[in-house]
Amino acid sequence: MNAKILETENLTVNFDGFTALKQLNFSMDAGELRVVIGPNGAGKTTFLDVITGKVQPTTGRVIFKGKNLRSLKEHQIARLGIGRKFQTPRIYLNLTPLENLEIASNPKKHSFSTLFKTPSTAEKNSIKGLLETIGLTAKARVKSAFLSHGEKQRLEIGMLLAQSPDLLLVDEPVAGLTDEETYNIGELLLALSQSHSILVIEHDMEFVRQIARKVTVLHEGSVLCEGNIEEVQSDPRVIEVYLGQQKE
Ligand SMILES: Nc1ncnc2c1ncn2[C@@H]1O[C@H](COP(=O)(O)OP(=O)(O)OP(=O)(O)O)[C@@H](O)[C@H]1O
Repeated sequence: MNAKILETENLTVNFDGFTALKQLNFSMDAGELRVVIGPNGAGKTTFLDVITGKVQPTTGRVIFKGKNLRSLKEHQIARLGIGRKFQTPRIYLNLTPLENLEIASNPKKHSFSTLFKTPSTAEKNSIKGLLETIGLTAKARVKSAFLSHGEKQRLEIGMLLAQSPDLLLVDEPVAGLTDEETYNIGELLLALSQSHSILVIEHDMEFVRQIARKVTVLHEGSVLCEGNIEEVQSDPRVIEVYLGQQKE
């Protein structure tokens, strides 16, 4: 039994001579909530891109649940159980949260006929549960275009959950959110971490302090250091490359 949900070995990504990831070694246990931070250009987004198959590694490998992901396509990796939440919510604005979740829960959602299928009782219950989890029960039947930015973010997290991924990748979930919405997203991720493996990329240090267990700091495509938030924040290398930069 492999207790690691995600590992990378000497992962390197070159873009036309520019090295975005450099011999990156990373590992994360099943059930862990991991936060990855790092200054602009550290390689955080490329890291997610290479895990999800959007970008292929130049050398090295990504191992998910013990399986090498090399040469798998994005949809195959998603089907293996990796769900990604992008920075900007990708929800259907003209549909309600309830309808968005129904579509996300339907494994045959791309088939035209199933778009009009009535959900079963079990599906309805699980969608009801999801709406409660993401705090949108009261707005279940409101057009999603009228949701706040934070509510849209929570809805998209709900849509990811509807696909029951083993690993959730969450890219800067609180960019542009109010303090209250940021706090709500933090509480949601903490609640989800009881039953999911979650990797969050984030810039907002207040938010990182709210949710962080173990933090990985990326710098110039490699791991600079890892530890709990206090260890990371007091590491002189981190202060120099990242936190020092923010204080200016
Ligand atoms: N397709 C690409 N072609 C060339 N260079 C790229 C490409 N994608 C990313 N890069 C470069 O790789 C480096 C790492 O970018 P990446 O977006 O992964 O960093 P990041 O840590 O997510 O930064 P930010 O916090 O600003 O989003 C940057 O210097 C970026 O310009």
